[in-house]
Amino acid sequence: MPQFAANLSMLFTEVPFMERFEQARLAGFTGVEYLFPYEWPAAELQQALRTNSLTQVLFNLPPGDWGGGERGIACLPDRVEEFREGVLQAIEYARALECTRVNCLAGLKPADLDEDLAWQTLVENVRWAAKQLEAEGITLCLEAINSRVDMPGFFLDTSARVMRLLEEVDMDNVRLQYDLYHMQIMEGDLLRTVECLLPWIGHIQFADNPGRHEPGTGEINFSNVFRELDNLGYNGWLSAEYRPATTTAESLGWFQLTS
Ligand SMILES: O=C(O)[C@H](O)C(=O)CO
Ligand SMILES: [Mg+2]
Repeated sequence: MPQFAANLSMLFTEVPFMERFEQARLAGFTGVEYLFPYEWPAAELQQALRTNSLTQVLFNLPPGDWGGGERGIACLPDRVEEFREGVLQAIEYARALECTRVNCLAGLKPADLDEDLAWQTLVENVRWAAKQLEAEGITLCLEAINSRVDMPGFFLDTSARVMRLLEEVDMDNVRLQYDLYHMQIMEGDLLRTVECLLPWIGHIQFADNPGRHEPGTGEINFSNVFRELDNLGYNGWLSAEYRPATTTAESLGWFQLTS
């Protein structure tokens, strides 16, 4: 059975961020991820991981002005220098947190930005980042995010687009981050897609749809999905990246589907 991680940006938000590590451990998680580590000293995060015997599974590269609505800068030609600085900052944190996987958010493509120029910028940025990360033994994930509900304009919004990018970049440490929630919205056909793309999948996240709440609140058959991922031999992390419908404690019934 794959290992389960808690996304601390969405789960356990009933308590302050630094207290969520302990809550994750008490709930039975062995790994954690969250959007960004950069506002906390790496040593503090490292301590929280160690105290709770948790693995830092993933975090995102700096995304630009998140509060101002940016969702990554990797496809933006006028932000290449900032992108590279962000990669170096992420490496510092990944080293301290012993994290072997980071996610690159491609960004929202402005309507007036030429598609080919955005694509070329993304390819070159990903290649540059992957080279820096390769030397550290870190995998660079690229997530396809739905552009129908949550992020209109997100540049990588299907698994096919991420696969095209992976082919062009052609580096062993660049992988697809497959989020079952986003892909249910954009594509459906979850299990067949995972089966086809398994060798290129570096990380999986989940939430039910619609609503982005816990398994059992929507249309995805999670007992089949978890069982099938196991049958397919997926041995990576499965991260719970959902907004609890009520409280986090009440949302964790899906754990029973995994034993
Ligand atoms: O929203 C998601 O699915 C992500 O995984 C993320 O990290 C950025 O929003
Ligand atoms: Mg996700």
